[in-house]
Amino acid sequence: MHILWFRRDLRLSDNEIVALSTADNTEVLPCFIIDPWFYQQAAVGKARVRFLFESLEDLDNNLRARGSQLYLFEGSSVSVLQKLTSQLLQKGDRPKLFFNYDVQVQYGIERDRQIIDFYQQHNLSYHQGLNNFLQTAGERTDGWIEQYYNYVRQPLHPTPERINTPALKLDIPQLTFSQLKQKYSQFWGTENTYFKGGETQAIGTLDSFLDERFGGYHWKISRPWHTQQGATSHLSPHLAFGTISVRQVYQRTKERAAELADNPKAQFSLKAFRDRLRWHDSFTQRLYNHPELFDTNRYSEFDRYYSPAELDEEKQELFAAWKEGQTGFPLVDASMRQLLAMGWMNFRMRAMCATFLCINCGISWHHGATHYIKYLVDTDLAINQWQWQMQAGVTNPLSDTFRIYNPNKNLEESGGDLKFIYHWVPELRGYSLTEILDGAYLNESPYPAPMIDWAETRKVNGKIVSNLRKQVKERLLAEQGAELEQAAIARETVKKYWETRNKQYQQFKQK
Ligand SMILES: Cc1cc2nc3c(=O)[nH]c(=O)nc-3n(C[C@H](O)[C@H](O)[C@H](O)COP(=O)(O)OP(=O)(O)OC[C@H]3O[C@@H](n4cnc5c(N)ncnc54)[C@H](O)[C@@H]3O)c2cc1C
Repeated sequence: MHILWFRRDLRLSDNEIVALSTADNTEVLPCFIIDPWFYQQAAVGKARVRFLFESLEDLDNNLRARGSQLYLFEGSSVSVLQKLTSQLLQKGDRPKLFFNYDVQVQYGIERDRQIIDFYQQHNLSYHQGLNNFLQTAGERTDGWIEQYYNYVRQPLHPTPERINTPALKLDIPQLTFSQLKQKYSQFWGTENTYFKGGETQAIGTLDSFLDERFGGYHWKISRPWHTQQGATSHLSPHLAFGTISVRQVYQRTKERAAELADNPKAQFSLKAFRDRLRWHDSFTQRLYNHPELFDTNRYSEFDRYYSPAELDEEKQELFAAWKEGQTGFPLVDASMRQLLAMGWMNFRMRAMCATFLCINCGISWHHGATHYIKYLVDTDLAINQWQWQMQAGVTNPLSDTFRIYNPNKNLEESGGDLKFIYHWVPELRGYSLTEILDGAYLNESPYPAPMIDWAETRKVNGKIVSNLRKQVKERLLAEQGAELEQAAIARETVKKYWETRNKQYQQFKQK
């Protein structure tokens, strides 16, 4: 008997462990473990859990269409798998466990280690597959990019037509889907769901992006209203839960680009999109090699400035206003309200709200990252934590500058985004862009006045972060060690990306 343990790889297509465990009509027990520990965490967002449950239900439907089903167990993953394996052993079976690498921190790493230990102690086989591209041996090596492209260009793993799952009586706490809905009703009861989970939905989302929505991706990507309407793929929750693989998305995008070979705009947009798929796996690789980055500053010089310590009263007030979208900066507030309602923001708004919190409000990235984890449907610890460190100015210390977004300037430059403001900040409806920027609504509308002086906080706190970056740079240069090498590679990678991208943009404009 093969045990097929799903985690954040909730699909049947292009899934290594599905293809391997079901080959030759071997008996397979597909399962997912509802671990109550997880659902008690303060940072577990409702929209995200609902997305997960929908994905499980869709997976169960797709398995049933192939003569199988998803066993939903409940309990700690380690004890459920130990019990399951022991019961199969008692029945005279020697089960083999199939599970994909799931890039996690503490709890997940320890969970997988204990399960592997258990299998080794009982002399049983297990197979760990790749959910997306990952170098699993040692530190990330130089050839990462070539290996990534090798992987995403290889043929997809086949999807089984039939799956041989016998009816089994097991003495392990199990849930049906209706019990799951009842027991975890606080998650199912979520209103306003903008993203629906499941492999079927993921394929539909990719189809609609490539058929209708991707036009102008490269310039609409930073515009909050366009992106809310679907100018970017909206695949992030699907990639986070593995209801579709990066490789499937990459290959379908390449096919679409081939169909549109004589359309330079489409080529440029689709290339920009494919680059981001690579970033997804590249961030995963970083957390896999350095799980400590989840809550530790990349450079210890920042420890005295950025820490998860409790906020003082004044900062707590700023933090609460930021979370609720009440800062008095319309673009920040619209975005933060969008996060609470939709569980999603575009890249630029995530970055802008992050710098606003870390630099202008002087609040550590740890706090902001936890708020995002709670509310994003697409929470991906690998991307989220590193992006927060980046936006806080912690990373890439060899570069002399780091970006601090100016929310009002951003709004001014993209006049069309007024729709975004009116949608999420109805208090400002009826005011023109100039009136909003001039604060004509103050004393007339319930919308609050700016809670901080943006220019002053940028100057004061920006200087603190700049000085810390200088200290890191000086230390790295003095040490001349591996850290300097890594920082130099990071700087070169970013520089090269933007040079190539700008070159491609110029070529595309001339066509
Ligand atoms: C502070 C901060 C936190 C973030 N947290 C997350 C997170 O928890 N989960 C998450 O998926 N993305 C995160 N991002 C990256 C990015 O904002 C989202 O991936 C993107 O907005 C998702 O929308 P989309 O699927 O329509 O993206 P598209 O533009 O259609 O991109 C396609 C896919 O590429 C990947 N991708 C896109 N941008 C990036 C990026 N900058 N870095 C790495 N991968 C990228 C994502 O998987 C995305 O789904 C964060 C960005 C910032 C600045």
